[in-house]
Amino acid sequence: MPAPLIKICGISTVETLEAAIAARADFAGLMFYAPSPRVVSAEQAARLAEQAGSRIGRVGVFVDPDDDLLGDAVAAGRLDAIQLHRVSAARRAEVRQRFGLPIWAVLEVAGPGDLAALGHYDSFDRLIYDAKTPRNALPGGMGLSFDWTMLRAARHPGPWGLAGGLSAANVAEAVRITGAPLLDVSSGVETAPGVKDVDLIAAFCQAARL
Ligand SMILES: O=C(O)c1ccccc1NCC(=O)[C@H](O)[C@H](O)COP(=O)(O)O
Repeated sequence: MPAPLIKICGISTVETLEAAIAARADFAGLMFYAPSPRVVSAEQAARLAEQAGSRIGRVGVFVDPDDDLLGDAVAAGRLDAIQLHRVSAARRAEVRQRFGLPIWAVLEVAGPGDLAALGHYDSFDRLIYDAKTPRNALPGGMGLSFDWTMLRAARHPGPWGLAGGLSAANVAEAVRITGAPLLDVSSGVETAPGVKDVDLIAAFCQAARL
């Protein structure tokens, strides 16, 4: 099995961006959702994109965004992909058409019933399975996980990835159970919400490739 791709989500500083690159992460997630403690401004995104150059892919993370936000973020962060939370298939298709970038869709999972919709899932280029969060909480970045064994029987409708509650301590087990081709982590490499840690980033990337 090839080593999984790794996305470190919610990068907001040059120091942690460099840590992700040094650890050979494949993608840095840039958060464009104001309520998130990881949100970046267009100016920060531009600075991070300038620093990164072509050394790491950049995925913009959005919750039900409008076209103005998407346009500003795509340009400032020189994004390679757009991750959409809580967006319909029709809107995903529209965003893909308008911006010409790969769309990463997020399927929120709490129980087996959430996987029943898989057969009808379309208009995406990668599907991220993430843990469903409580009502009124952020739709991601909460350190919550779901029962990974549910994915064993899943018929993935395309390229996919696993998110939700991953850390250096459990990522090898997550890969063993699911065979995930991409791993997405945020709070598991932080010391506090929004505060990424260079050592935790390195440890996560190392553990993910064991
Ligand atoms: O991380 C956030 O603050 C966030 C806010 C709103 C929507 C999505 C968000 N994160 C999306 C991600 O891709 C996270 O990496 C994913 O939810 C996993 O987070 P965690 O469980 O903390 O590793």
